[in-house]
Amino acid sequence: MSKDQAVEDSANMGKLQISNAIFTGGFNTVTRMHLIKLDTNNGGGLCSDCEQSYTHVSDDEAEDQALSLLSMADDFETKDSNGFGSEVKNNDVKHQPNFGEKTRRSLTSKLPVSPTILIPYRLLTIVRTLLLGFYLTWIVTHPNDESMWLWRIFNTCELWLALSWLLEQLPRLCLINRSTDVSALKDRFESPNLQNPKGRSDLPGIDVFVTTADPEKEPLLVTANTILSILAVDYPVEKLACYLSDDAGSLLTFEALSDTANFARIWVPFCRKHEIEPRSPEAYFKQKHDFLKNKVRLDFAGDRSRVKREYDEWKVRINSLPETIKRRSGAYNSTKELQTKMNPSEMGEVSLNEIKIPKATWMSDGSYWPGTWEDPGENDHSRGDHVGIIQVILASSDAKPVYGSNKNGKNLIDTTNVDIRLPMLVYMSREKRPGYCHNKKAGAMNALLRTSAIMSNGLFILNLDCDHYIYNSLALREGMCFMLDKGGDRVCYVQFPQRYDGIDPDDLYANHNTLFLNVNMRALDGIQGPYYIGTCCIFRRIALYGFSPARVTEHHGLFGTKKTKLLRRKLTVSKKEDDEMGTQINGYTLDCDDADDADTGSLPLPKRFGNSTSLASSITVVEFQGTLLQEFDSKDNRGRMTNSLTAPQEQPLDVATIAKAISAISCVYEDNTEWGKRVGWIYGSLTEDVVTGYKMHNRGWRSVYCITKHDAFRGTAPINLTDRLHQVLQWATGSIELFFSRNNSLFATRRMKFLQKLNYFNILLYPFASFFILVYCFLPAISLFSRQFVVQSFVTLLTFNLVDSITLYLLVIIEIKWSGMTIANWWREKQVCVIWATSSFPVAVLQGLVKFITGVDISHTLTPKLATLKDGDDEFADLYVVKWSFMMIPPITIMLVNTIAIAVGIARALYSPHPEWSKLVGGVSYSFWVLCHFHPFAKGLMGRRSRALNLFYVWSGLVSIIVLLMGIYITSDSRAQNHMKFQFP
Ligand SMILES: O=c1ccn([C@@H]2O[C@H](COP(=O)(O)OP(=O)(O)O[C@H]3O[C@H](CO)[C@@H](O)[C@H](O)[C@H]3O)[C@@H](O)[C@H]2O)c(=O)[nH]1
Ligand SMILES: [Mn+2]
Repeated sequence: MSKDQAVEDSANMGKLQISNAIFTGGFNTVTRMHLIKLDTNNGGGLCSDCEQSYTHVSDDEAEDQALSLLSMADDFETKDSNGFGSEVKNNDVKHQPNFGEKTRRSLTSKLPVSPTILIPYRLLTIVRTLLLGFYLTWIVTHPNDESMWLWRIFNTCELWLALSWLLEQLPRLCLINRSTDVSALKDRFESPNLQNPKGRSDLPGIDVFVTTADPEKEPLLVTANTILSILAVDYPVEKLACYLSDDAGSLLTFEALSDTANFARIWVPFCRKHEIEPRSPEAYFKQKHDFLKNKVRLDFAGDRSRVKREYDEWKVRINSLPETIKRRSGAYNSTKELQTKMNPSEMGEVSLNEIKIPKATWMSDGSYWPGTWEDPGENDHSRGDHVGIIQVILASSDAKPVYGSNKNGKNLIDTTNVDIRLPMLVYMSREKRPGYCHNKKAGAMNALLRTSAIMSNGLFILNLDCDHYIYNSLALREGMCFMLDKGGDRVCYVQFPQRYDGIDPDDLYANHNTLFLNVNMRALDGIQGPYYIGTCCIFRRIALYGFSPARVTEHHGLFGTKKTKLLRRKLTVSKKEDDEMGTQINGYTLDCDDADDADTGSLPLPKRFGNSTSLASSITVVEFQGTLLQEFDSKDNRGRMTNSLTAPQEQPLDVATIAKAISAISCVYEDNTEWGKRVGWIYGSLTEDVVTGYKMHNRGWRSVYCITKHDAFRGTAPINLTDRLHQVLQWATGSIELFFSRNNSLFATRRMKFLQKLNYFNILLYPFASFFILVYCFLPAISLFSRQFVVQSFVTLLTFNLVDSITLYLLVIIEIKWSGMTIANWWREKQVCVIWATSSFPVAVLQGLVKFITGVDISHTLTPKLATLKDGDDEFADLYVVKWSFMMIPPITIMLVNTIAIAVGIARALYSPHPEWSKLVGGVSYSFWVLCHFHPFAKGLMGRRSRALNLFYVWSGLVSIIVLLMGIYITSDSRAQNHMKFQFP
């Protein structure tokens, strides 16, 4: 096909056709477009469909309508859009904000915590700090001559525990409460006014990123439900784009997604019509309460049951997809084989038996799937080696609502007066090649960042893991309140708490993380903001590009004050000298004052898209009625072009745009450009999330924590012990790696607030410091066996502990008052803190050291996800599944050693003529206290006995004996060592 023809074809192609085309390509790979002969009724690839059509298989890709788009992309020039952004720029005199009474309302409010809570809380903190101070000075100045070793170890542990408590406590003193006003947001951005008579939404564009990595470990149904909840979210349809990144490059995920888009045509209007919550069908239909409550429309019950039936059918289709594809591919492959054997001329001299036909995976229209094939032996079709793939499954829509029609043969439910448009939906699988590190989730996120920059360029980005769905359809609006409010332009991200469905009522392994999510994260909000925890987070795009926050300067009149003039001059300078960035429009300036930022400000694209006329690097931020419209233009002198893009709805989504996008989604591309060093998600750590957030705080941004009455998002969590241990291990290994990594920026803090910095140190240091907890757990047993006491006086220890516990519990009671945590949550967190410290954390430290010394990478394992919750008795059957892990050895050892120590201590005291009761009581109560912390662990192990359990006991038995002997040897002072006779009673 000639180039001219291709261009002509593409010119004729409307949006509809774009969504029927799969684009493939990569860094040095030819860009191709394959038109799918799509039968919408059989979008999911039904069997009947393939059985009818497999005889028409084309011989090779030459017959496909594949176009080489490479040359076209070369010709492609960014047209100056007449969109929103430029309009504002040219006519900014006319568009002076004209906020009425309504629009002046604040979008968020920061409520101080009531003094009746805050004052006693602060006082108690001071009291406990003093108390700990006195106690520590007492134990330090009163050495226990009887057992110097025990005393020293005990001192160190107590010192650390006190310090770590203090570090955790400090941020909690700056508590604040936040709330949002979604109706004020609507008034300001979506109600008719002079400039906007139709009340067209002025809300900014949001791109939603969902990552998947494995259609088997991450069930398709879970991912599909996440997508449905996004498509049905309450946000202007034309401003929303949803991208699914598939790191498996699997046809399963691809077909599941297009089938999801088909079901969305029923589901989304239904949600809008009856204001359904939550908008994930699985979660919605599982709700136990009376679904008719608060529903006013008469046709609700009928609509619900019709949609439910349709959902169940769709579910069956999704669940049978693996089988469908397997059968289809089998049929195609055997036809292909037959054809080859019938035409031996093509094969030359090769004998028939030697011909090897690849076991390809076939799409429903009878062509090869460009991604991963089931037979992993094929080059260019395995997980780590395939082209990049993009398909726009649903094209972006116009700003005008499209209303549905009456119920009829085609329409499942009556949708008159219901907007039936769907947001843009894109399937994406980045190019992967052997020898290039794909950087796991961080790599996927960055590929999404680049793809979306070209295709929709939403000002904001929501990041969701595939198993986290939108639980409250107003969530995006709540996030926008923070971003668009006064001062919001210093906010780099809005983090929402990570909540879960389907956790056992006892929350045995503290999956709810209440202490972290309801107390610590909220406390940080009072300083510079919460951590980014990897999911449920809305970002400001420019913050991800490595810019510093805008320095907002008031606009004083039109041609105004000196201040404005000063900024104007700066603008002129930056246009001339490309090493300085910063420009100013409408009284707002975006200042990128350091070299680091200036370097990363551009979104690099391959050279072939560049043109070498412009020199200055500049970023323009235009403010319009509180909405930021950004425009990236020009390029720097290194030939990397930045995008010239405007607001999402103005972006033409045509063949050339997608062709441009596809070359930037390769892991090869990453290795050859600046990406990964400074822009986007930070690579090279298992906790890329915390580091990514850290970098932003370091540049002076603040983040915001958004806890709402109804959870904004919900996900699934590992509910069995082994999975949970592995998850914690992964998190801890990430922290350790960070400390050892050569180019970590942890020590080069610039604009971060001191308390915030201290806090990052605390959490990242935690796995190391947990060593003290591990030691602490062995102390009482050693003490009991050696008949030595940790401190000089039992009475002082007991007295201190009593007073200390009282202050601690008072503090906790106040915390419970403001955080929504319960006493059970708190106690569970205390317990698992000790369990992690003795299991996952030491292993993480070991792994980190191994990596530091040998350079061997630690593999990221996907956290297992439950397919769907089962009803009835076996809902939590998974809770007691125990898989062996060597992380379990230390906790088991601690439990055994302490149990034996208690028994031996008691027996010995009973038979001894001079029982030292205070030592016994001290040792036993301290031992028992340790044991209490391991209760959830023991329960997790004993719940369902399995053969693996016996193995534990043998192992831990052996280890306990060794630990005991060593402990006794170390702790026995010189007197005891002289006559090493330990007699058991
Ligand atoms: O090569 C990969 C590996 C993972 N993922 C995706 O990353 C997400 C998180 O992975 P998961 O195995 O579910 O990790 P969790 O332990 O559940 O994740 C928590 O901890 C991670 C590390 O701190 C964060 O990145 C996550 O967002 C946070 O939910 C999932 O959507 C995966 O599909 C990819 O896209 N590509
Ligand atoms: Mn997860």
